[in-house]
Parts: sequence; structure tokens; C-alpha cells
Amino acid sequence: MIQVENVSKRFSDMEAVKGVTFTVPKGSIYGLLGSNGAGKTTLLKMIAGIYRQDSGTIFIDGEPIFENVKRKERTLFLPDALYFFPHTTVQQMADFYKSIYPTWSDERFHKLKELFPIDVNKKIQRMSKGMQRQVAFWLTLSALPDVLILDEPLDGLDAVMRQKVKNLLFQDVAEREMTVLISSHNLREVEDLCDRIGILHQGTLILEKELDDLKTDIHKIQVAFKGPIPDLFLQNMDILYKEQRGSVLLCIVRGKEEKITKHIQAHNPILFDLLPLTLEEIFIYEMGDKGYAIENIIL
Ligand SMILES: Nc1ncnc2c1ncn2[C@@H]1O[C@H](COP(=O)(O)OP(=O)(O)OP(=O)(O)O)[C@@H](O)[C@H]1O
Repeated sequence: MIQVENVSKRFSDMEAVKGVTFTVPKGSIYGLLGSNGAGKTTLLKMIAGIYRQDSGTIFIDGEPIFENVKRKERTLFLPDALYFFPHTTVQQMADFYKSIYPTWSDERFHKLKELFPIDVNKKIQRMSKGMQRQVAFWLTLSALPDVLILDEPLDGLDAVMRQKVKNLLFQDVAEREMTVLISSHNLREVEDLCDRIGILHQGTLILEKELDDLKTDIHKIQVAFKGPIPDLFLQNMDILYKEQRGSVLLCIVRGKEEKITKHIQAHNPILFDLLPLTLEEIFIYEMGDKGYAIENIIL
């Protein structure tokens, strides 16, 4: 479990992270989204115990992470810019991981060989960017971490490999209750992976949502009445957005489908449609005046 409470970090005159609070429950996947420079990497590095926060607290499975060797042995961070020792092979890196991570599993390492078509005796720095990322996942997942922190992890992987990696993450979350925090600048890339999404904008967490709630609780409706729109009709609905097109009223409303349908039908509309919203539309309407922040992460 990851608990981040009111965490801030400043680089000279630049406040990169401002009072961020969120929790990632054990055995769940949290997606931290934000455009370039939003503060994702800085926040992730604090949660991984690489940077010390200026203020606030960070607990991993109930303990502070900074300078906590025991916790770090079970918390792996996969950075966006990968680093491997010069001239090392996959096998040599695996031996190194084995020497520093007590949870390392040779069995897992050999099992994953079937998924990653890479020669263990090949020098990593001679591999392509995507192959290097595959090696990083191979090593990381063989260490069986309790908590996995991933910074833009799918960059450079092809579509097939992305799916393989996603399946592996699901497997570890389901079977070992691994906790995953994953940063991305693209909602589409992680929407099928995450239980919960947080949006970071200029160092502040501006929106946090369970993806399942989002999908079931927001609807687009089109409705028309014989005469003018009844006053009570509008007053009793949680409307995020509304637009009149001739006699048709288009609304984005929050609430349970059955309740909304019942309410609308009670006003005898001559036209009524309830349409599904895409995840992108939901975010745009939810963000309201902060819509500019979402554009970069959904296009
Ligand atoms: N070591 C550093 N020294 C000074 N400023 C830094 C440092 N690291 C990050 N920053 C600044 O902090 C802000 C947040 O950067 P960060 O790398 O955390 O953003 P990000 O959301 O990960 O961006 P990207 O998606 O582009 O990787 C930026 O304005 C950046 O210039």
C-alpha cells in the first residue's frame, strides 16, 4: 500500500509538487496522469525513496521509504530513462538483481524467458530501445516486488509486447497482490490497466477517480418536450454540461441510469435518449474549466 500525504517538493524557485495526497491500496493499480512537466517523475522518485520530500509524509506498507533499505528491497522503480551497467548481459544483470533483491525468483526469471524473446547472453546496451525496456520488465518482475513504481513504462514497446506486459502486471496484482503506481501522459495507454486515475497538473492533483464509478455514473442525454423545458426537470438533476439544439436539450448528467431515466420519463418528454460517454468525454466534462489540462493526456 502506498500512502502519500500532503507531499511537496521544490527545486530552487520551482515548486514541482504541491501538497499532493493520495493512496494506492494493496493489490491495486493507480494511474498518475499528467502532461509534460506536471511533476509525475518528481513525485514517483519521492515515492520510490530516491528524492526526499520537502514536506508531507510517504509510507509504503506502513513505513517511510526514504533511506529505508528493507522497504526498498521490496519496492521497485522502473524509471523512464533506463540504466544498465555498461557492457553487461541480461544474465549478468539478473545475477546483480539476485544479489540485491531477497525476493528474486530464478524460477520466475526462467519462466518469463518464454515471453521475452531475448538472448540472456546478449549485451543490453547493444539492444534496441524496446528490447531494453523488455529486459527491464523481465528483471523487475523476476524480483517479485510488493510495490512497483513505473514511470512511462510502455514507451517504446510494440502493441503485442504492451499487451504481454499488461497481462503480466494483472497477473502479479491478482496472484500476489502487488501494488502498482504507473505514470503516463496518455489516458488511453493506461485506461484498461488502472483501477483508479489521478490527474496531476502543475504539481497539484486536480482530479482523482475510480474508473468503474466514472463509467457507470455519467451519462449523455438528449431530451425534448412538447412545450418549454419544465423548471423542475432541470433543478432536480446533477448537470455537468447543457446545450440547447433547437428544441432538443443535450445534457451531461451525473447519477444512476435508472434514477435519471425515471426522473426524465416523469416529465413526459417527446424525445429521450440516454447515450454512453467515452472516458475522454467524461474527463473533459468532469474537469470543467480545467479542460485544458486534460487535452494533452487524451489526444
Ligand atoms: N532535478 C531537477 N532540478 C530542477 N528542476 C527539476 C528537476 N527535476 C524536475 N524539475 C522540474 O520540475 C517540474 C516537474 O518535472 P517532472 O520531471 O517531475 O515532470 P513530469 O510530469 O515527469 O514530466 P514529463 O512527462 O515531461 O516527464 C519541471 O518543471 C521540471 O523542470
